[in-house]
Amino acid sequence: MLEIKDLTVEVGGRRVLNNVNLSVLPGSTSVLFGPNGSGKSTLLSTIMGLGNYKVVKGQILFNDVDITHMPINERARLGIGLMSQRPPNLSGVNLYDIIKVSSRGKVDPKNLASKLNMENFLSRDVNVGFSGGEIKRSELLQLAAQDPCLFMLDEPESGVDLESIERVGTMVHDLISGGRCAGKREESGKSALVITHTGQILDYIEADRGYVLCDGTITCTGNPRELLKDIRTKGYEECIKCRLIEMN
Ligand SMILES: Nc1ncnc2c1ncn2[C@@H]1O[C@H](COP(=O)(O)OP(=O)(O)OP(=O)(O)O)[C@@H](O)[C@H]1O
Repeated sequence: MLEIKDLTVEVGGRRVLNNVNLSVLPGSTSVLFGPNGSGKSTLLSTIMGLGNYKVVKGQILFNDVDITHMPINERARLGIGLMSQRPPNLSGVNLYDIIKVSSRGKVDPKNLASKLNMENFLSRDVNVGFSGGEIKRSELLQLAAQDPCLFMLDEPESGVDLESIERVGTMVHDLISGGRCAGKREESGKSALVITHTGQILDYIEADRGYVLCDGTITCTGNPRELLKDIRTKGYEECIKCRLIEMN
């Protein structure tokens, strides 16, 4: 479904990603780990096509289509969706309307919002004055309304309180595992690329492959739960060793 080949990206004139190779197969979930500032959000933003991210080398393929330089709206139309870590405030656009528009009128905003206890936020402008956890839930509602084929989730559990985490995790699980993708890949299930520091979201989703990004480079791949265990017990250093072992 998604294939990243030798991707090198600059942000603000600084090289942030170096020769990144990564793939997410149809119907599967990949997890991205890595220390603060290693380039995880940059990778997701570049795949989505957000501004300021300059691809200086490499390719992004989505269902065999080269989307490397495609505008963001076309990527969304192809079925790519992002739950961003720091989305903008949308003054003048309320949550009800954005859910209606994102779902092309197919979703009842009240019904959807009730799943994350967000009914009282529907009349408010998107993200304006929302707390960190409220922004996460609002972003997830918008993504659920869009219902993409590839769900990119940037730390979906961070800042979410312990009671809401159950709701968020359940919704993420249902979104990824439910239904089929529209379009020419109808036979394929939905896929996800998820960033997590704590791994809490792994209690709710089945993850197939994990990647560790250190200083803009993929240093390790493997079973996500085992990678998380190694990171917890030995730190990210171990991942760099892992790459050296693979290279020798
Ligand atoms: N517009 C920008 N101008 C300059 N540097 C930037 C810009 N955007 C991102 N960076 C830098 O790129 C690096 C990677 O940032 P990114 O947000 O991708 O990291 P991350 O791995 O997602 O970190 P975290 O785990 O803290 O969320 C950071 O050092 C950041 O300061």
